[in-house]
Amino acid sequence: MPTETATYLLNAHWQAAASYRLPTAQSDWLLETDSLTARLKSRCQHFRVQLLHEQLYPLPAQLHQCLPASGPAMLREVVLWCDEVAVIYAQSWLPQPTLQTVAPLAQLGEQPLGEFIFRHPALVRQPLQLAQLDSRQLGLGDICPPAPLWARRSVFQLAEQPLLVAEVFLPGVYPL
Ligand SMILES: C=C(O[C@@H]1C=C(C(=O)O)C=C[C@H]1O)C(=O)O
Repeated sequence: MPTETATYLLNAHWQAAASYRLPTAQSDWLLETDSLTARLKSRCQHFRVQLLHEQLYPLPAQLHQCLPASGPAMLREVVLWCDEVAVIYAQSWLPQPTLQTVAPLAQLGEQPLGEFIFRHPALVRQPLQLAQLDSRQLGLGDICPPAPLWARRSVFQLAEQPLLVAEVFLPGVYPL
């Protein structure tokens, strides 16, 4: 069973980014199409990835439409920190065929996923979806004060192998 945080994101009301009219402060970050890792690194002195969880699960039914893969998938959950401020909670789902075809994805550890995938020559990103979340249901109380949060997700394809990346933008990211 995926973590409480993962389940909450899976069940969020995801909608195409175009259906939202966002304040500039949020849209400037949520609609960033280049690597978030690269952008964060350019905005702080010390960037790090905290690996929370990496485990194989049966692909959740909520993802069968956006990840046309059957069988197990690796759930990867991380927090991205800038100068010791938690700025992003990210949750990625990597189907087993993707891990087998793009082997480095299975050994990332605390290396940023974005540093690898944005270097891949055959990277395709599908359109962004957004969702509004309640931080009290996210289960990250120790790093995120009670606040309404925005999240985004998109499917990447590396050499036609899909993976889903979801990112929750914590309050600490917007001043960067
Ligand atoms: C997709 C990217 O990778 C970032 C790093 C992640 C990780 O290490 O698991 C997950 C999502 C992103 O916030 C990116 O940099 O845009």
